[in-house]
Amino acid sequence: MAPMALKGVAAKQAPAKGAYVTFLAGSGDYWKGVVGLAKGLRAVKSAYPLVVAVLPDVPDDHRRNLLNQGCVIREIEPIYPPESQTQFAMAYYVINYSKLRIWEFVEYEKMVYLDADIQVFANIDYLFDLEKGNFYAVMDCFCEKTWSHTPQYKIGYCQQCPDRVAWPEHDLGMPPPPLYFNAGMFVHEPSLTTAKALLKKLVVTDPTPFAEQDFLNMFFRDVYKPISNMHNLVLAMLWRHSENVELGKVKVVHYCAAVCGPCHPSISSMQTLNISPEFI
Ligand SMILES: O=c1ccn([C@@H]2O[C@H](COP(=O)(O)OP(=O)(O)O[C@H]3O[C@H](CO)[C@H](O)[C@H](O)[C@H]3O)[C@@H](O)[C@H]2O)c(=O)[nH]1
Ligand SMILES: O[C@H]1[C@H](O)[C@@H](O)[C@H](O)[C@@H](O)[C@H]1O
Repeated sequence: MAPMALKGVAAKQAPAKGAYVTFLAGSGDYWKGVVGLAKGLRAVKSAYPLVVAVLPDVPDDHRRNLLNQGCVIREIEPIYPPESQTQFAMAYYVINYSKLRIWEFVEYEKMVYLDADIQVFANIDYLFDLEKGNFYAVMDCFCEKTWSHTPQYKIGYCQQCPDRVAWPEHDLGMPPPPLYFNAGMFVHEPSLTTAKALLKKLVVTDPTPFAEQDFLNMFFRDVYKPISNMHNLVLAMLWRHSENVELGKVKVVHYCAAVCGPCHPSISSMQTLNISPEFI
């Protein structure tokens, strides 16, 4: 893979303690999700700003709408795998490699990344106080059809309930896969050194179906610390592992579920699920 050169963004002053960050590409409806996120963070009285990492193809009027919501707009350069290799990643996820640019935001010490199809229902500012040096995110579920390309799905193994169908270590001759997080929400520390290392590694890594999510899982494997699923409740957890969900404690919901037809559904699933209007 040949990502574009890293644009050094040196922090001129001491970095601010933290900010939320999301990623926006294209002229579709995802900007509405960012508006919802900005309103959600305001509603829960977050003390930190929301930075939007935008690709050049985000239209001016969408950017204006986000500025009007108090967002900080940061344009980033796209990161594309070579066309000859994009078939290895799911087509609609290829653009998400550009998310890696948020490690360049060194004007902040720590950031909480949230996808635009996420909504925050309670204050999570305490995540900025987590111990440094780790990568924090919520463990994913392997039970949905989006996982059908994986051995986990074919075997019926899910890290959410590792005893339901045990990993056939003996038959396969390999241990269960390492813990795997959903990359729709995570806590990271921007650093130009890490940003460079990410791009360097990406150049020698073939794209895979879940694109940057697979890549980040591989890159941060040794420093990954799972946090409670109340910080990124992937909807499928409700019907696949309801025993692992304490609904009353959920603070952040991730509307990434195929509940409304053939299109990639995230924003429309927020609408279909009738998320209360003050949050959209
Ligand atoms: O056209 C697009 C596509 C994506 N996005 C941004 O990228 C995020 C991730 O895309 P999806 O919401 O479509 O991804 P999912 O939530 O379905 O999938 C999960 O897997 C992906 C694999 O690439 C990412 O890791 C993503 O963060 C993770 O939640 C969006 O929320 C949005 O912030 C856009 O702005 N425009
Ligand atoms: O488990 C999730 C879920 O299936 C999402 O729909 C998919 O987009 C994610 O990347 C995956 O990790």
